[in-house]
Amino acid sequence: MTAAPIVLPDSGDLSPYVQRVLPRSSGLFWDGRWHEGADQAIATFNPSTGERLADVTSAGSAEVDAAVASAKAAFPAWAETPPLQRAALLREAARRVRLHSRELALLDAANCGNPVRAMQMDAEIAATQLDYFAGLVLEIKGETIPTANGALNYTLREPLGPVARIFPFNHPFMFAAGKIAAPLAAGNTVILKPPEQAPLSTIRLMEILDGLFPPGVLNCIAGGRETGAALSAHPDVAAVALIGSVGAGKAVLRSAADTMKRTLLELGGKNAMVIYPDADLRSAVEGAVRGMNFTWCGQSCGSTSRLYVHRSLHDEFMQRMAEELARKHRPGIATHLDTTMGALASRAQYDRALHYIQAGIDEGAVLLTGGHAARDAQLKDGLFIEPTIFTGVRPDMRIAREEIFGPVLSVFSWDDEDRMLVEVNGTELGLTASVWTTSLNTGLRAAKRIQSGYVWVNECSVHIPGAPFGGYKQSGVGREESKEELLEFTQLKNVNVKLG
Ligand SMILES: NC(=O)C1=CN([C@@H]2O[C@H](COP(=O)(O)OP(=O)(O)OC[C@H]3O[C@@H](n4cnc5c(N)ncnc54)[C@H](O)[C@@H]3O)[C@@H](O)[C@H]2O)C=CC1
Ligand SMILES: O=Cc1ccc(S(=O)(=O)O)cc1
Repeated sequence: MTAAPIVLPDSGDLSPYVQRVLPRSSGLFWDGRWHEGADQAIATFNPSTGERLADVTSAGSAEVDAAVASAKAAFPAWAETPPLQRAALLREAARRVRLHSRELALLDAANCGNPVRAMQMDAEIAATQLDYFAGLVLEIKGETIPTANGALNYTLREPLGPVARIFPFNHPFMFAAGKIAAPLAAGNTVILKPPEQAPLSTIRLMEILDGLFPPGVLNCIAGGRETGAALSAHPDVAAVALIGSVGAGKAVLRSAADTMKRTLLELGGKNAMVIYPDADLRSAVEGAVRGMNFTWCGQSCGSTSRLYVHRSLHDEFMQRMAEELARKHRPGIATHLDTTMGALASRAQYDRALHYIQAGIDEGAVLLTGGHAARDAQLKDGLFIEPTIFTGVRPDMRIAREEIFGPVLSVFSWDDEDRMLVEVNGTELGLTASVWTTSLNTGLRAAKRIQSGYVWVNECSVHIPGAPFGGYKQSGVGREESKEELLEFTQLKNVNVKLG
């Protein structure tokens, strides 16, 4: 049985409730129990206020070894557990997530700086992913292959073993809860490694799910880059699934090479949105603001952070966009239910975004709006930056080429489609893209020519359950949020039976 959820108000400032929703446990859970770590603690903060929230135990190599050993020991029995029984446990996990969604959202808002109302959506998405993969367990199946001699030839899909799930700070809870679903559904055991900046909702998740899965099936070790690296290199970890930066993805690939482990990498983006001259202006302007994910300060791999507006619309479009942005997003304390744009997750993220804003100014881009930290006296202790739009951006500028992962949009004006598409594709990243046009032909042509793993036409930002999400080029390896994610955590066995 889980404890009853903490009741929270439907409106107003939830800051007074933060202390009540903090997890009570350490960051280390394996073999069905909590552990004390010998290694150092990580201090974790509220980016809206600078307040220290809690210290979390970080896993050193002894703790990594113990968690992996626990996941390895639990693997054979979990792999043999009937698929519908595994699915039932995942559905119960989804039920518990929904039951506690509001306190989990508050915890994330306090710990990572994203607005609490948006984080309630994250909890719902995570529960949907748990249900979705629970519904797919009977799809983990093979094929029969015709043979020349009448032999029975068939394939089986078998789980891999212990899977490490390493993820970043921008949607901590959604990743923690949603990303256990596919590997567990497929019969693998899991070790979660939450982000060092915002580990608290993952720890609370482990409290909420405590006792649900057999010991060793779901484990958690808090820690930073070293803990992630130790997991990636561990010989008994069968697969590493990382959501993170391109640099971390390369490091994981290198360490995975030694033991030939499976990798699933969801990495960065420098995603383009293209506005064609025949676009419906009102919805395109709304989409351009939404696609940048200012709600979480642009800290999203899928944000459309490069906006290509046709020259014939440019001035009117940008004026309307500045108005729409001002109407929708102003930085505010993340734990207030009216807040529509939160704080940057950490001092490093904040400094990085301000650094890129300065680079944009220095390299001659034109500041349309924002361009500095928030000046509201109520926000003085937090990591707030005004939503920022640069126009007149040239392809050679740093703000045109590098992933900022902050509330900074770079706008380009175009009139030659071929040249514009060359620029859109002129990056090593290729995660998402968004195209706005009222012509079906134009939309399909652009979708075909843009080198990204996920293309929206007259839409942006939304993730569609069941639709494969993942990157072209250096934006990643493999696909998530779909049947493909489930199959990433299986290996094919072929059996040939000579008959007669
Ligand atoms: N494609 C996608 O679905 C998403 C990608 N991201 C990407 O994540 C990045 C932002 O997060 P950051 O915290 O800056 O990323 P990061 O790569 O520094 O950290 C992400 C996670 O990986 C761990 N980590 C870091 N270095 C590692 C290593 N060498 N070995 C193993 N684990 C390691 C961290 O401890 C953290 O848990 C951005 O580049 C963003 O685009 C973020 C969200 C979604
Ligand atoms: O629905 C899943 C989902 C939503 C957003 C993101 S991100 O903001 O692009 O990281 C990832 C997954």
